[in-house]
Amino acid sequence: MSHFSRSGQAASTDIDLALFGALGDLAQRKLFPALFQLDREGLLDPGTRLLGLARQELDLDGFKGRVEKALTTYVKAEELDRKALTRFLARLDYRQLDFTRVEGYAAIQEWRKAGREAGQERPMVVYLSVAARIYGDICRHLEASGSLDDQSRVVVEKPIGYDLASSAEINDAIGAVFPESRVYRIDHYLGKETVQNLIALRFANPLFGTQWNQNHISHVEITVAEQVGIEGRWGYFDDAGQLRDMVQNHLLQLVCLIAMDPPANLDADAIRDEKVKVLKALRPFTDDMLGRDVVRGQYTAGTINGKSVPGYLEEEGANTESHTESFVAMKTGVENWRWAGVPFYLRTGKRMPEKLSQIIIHFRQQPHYIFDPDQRGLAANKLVIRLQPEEGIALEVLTKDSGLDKGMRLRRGPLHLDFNSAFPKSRIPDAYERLLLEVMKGQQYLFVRRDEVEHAWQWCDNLIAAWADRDEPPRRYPAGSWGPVASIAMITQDGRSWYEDY
Ligand SMILES: NC(=O)C1=CN([C@@H]2O[C@H](COP(=O)(O)OP(=O)(O)OC[C@H]3O[C@@H](n4cnc5c(N)ncnc54)[C@H](OP(=O)(O)O)[C@@H]3O)[C@@H](O)[C@H]2O)C=CC1
Ligand SMILES: O=C1O[C@H](COP(=O)(O)O)[C@@H](O)[C@H](O)[C@H]1O
Repeated sequence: MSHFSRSGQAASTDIDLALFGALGDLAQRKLFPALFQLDREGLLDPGTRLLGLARQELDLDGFKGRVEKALTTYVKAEELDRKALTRFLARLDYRQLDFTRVEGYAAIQEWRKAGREAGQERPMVVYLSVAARIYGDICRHLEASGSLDDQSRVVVEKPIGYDLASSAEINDAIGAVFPESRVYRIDHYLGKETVQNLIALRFANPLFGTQWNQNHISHVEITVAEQVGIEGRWGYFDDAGQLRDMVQNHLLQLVCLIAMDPPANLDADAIRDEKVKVLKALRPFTDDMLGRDVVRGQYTAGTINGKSVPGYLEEEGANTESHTESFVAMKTGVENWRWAGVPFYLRTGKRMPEKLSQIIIHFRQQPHYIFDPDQRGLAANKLVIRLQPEEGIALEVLTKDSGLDKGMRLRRGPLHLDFNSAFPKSRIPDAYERLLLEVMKGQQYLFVRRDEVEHAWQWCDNLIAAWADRDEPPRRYPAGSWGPVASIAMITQDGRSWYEDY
């Protein structure tokens, strides 16, 4: 089923989930905790079974022990109730497998057969929590071993490839086995509650629907700041850099959701068609824009929360010559009627002072201003959409400052919707919970279609090629700062600044 359930009613989650890379970082830190939470919330069908696949030789008790340890580490103690844990662990099975060799794949068939013999016929979801370079091998071996049927779905992680060419090769290999309607490409930002709320905010509220264009919006700002550094992932990150790791996927998806035209309905392809139009309309970078509109940075040693942290080139496993960027800021635009002349300022970096992801929609000023000239700088509404750490939406409005002696002084204040305090009873689920649930239900609207990935790569490839021609080292910024000074200058040259209040 590809249709979004408007009522939120559950489609069936009765599936067999085969998880490749079940002992890896993502599986242990995110996927098992998310699956456990779904089970705890009563959202997993009683019949749903989970098969862990990895290289290590482990018996089932050993595997369950590893999963329990991961849950104890990554799920809040008060949420780890024993009854739910016992039920969850009972769903697990484990097989050792070298994913690149077809020989062992019969084990998956046997696991499926055992389910069928118990009278349980259900679709299989194959989750590839491994490096993308072996997605093709796994898909081929699954097919060759007869493990798949015409209901089987595959979930793949980002990044898909390193550039357009490598991504096309990987997508071809997946597509040779799974039709696009059964491929679920994860971008975990699409599973974040506030990101989904963008769709509700924009398309359910006439207030915003009428204002959402270049007549009313002066500029858009997106910041995705991370406090963490490379976290032992030097090998992967140094080949990628922040543009490939964060902009190609997460930030461009946010741009799409902000900039897209209203879809005709909430079907996956209606939404994805509109996102693709945005990606096609992104302004490409030309050489003369590089010095002015793009800043690459790399952190040096510094202090975060009073603790010293090493520079990028001193991280574990570092190559001291590396010019890979851990920060990027850019000014771009969406070249269409809705957004003509509206700059989109994006910045994302590692080792910043705090973890903070937010989108600011800056509305234009009134055409004629009648208040205190000294307060003119205040005079524009802003919509602040906070993705993390807390999720919420605030509309900055101007009101009269209260008090007899204030005259018609203006005061800026938020009309605030903090999801945690507005809806205190509802726990905000982790992005992976939402995404896993949608895969199980067979709903694709939160997943990235092949042409989205490829248009995003095309745009990034163009920038990467221009960088390569220039061959300039990234600018340095101390860990614990908001990036190179040049990234501040990039926006102030337009008479604007990065948003700081909330
Ligand atoms: N970790 C994260 O936060 C994020 C990860 N991702 C993506 O998720 C995917 C998984 O990442 P991550 O969990 O970090 O990676 P890991 O390397 O931690 O996990 C991969 C797992 O797969 C196993 N594996 C690899 N090759 C084989 C093979 N040939 N046969 C059997 N087992 C194999 C590894 O075993 P062994 O250890 O024995 O090699 C390891 O347990 C990647 O595509 C990554 O880009 C995306 C966003 C964030
Ligand atoms: O995909 C990735 O995302 C994380 C940041 O995710 P968040 O949900 O914590 O904002 C990033 O650290 C990692 O490098 C990247 O691969």
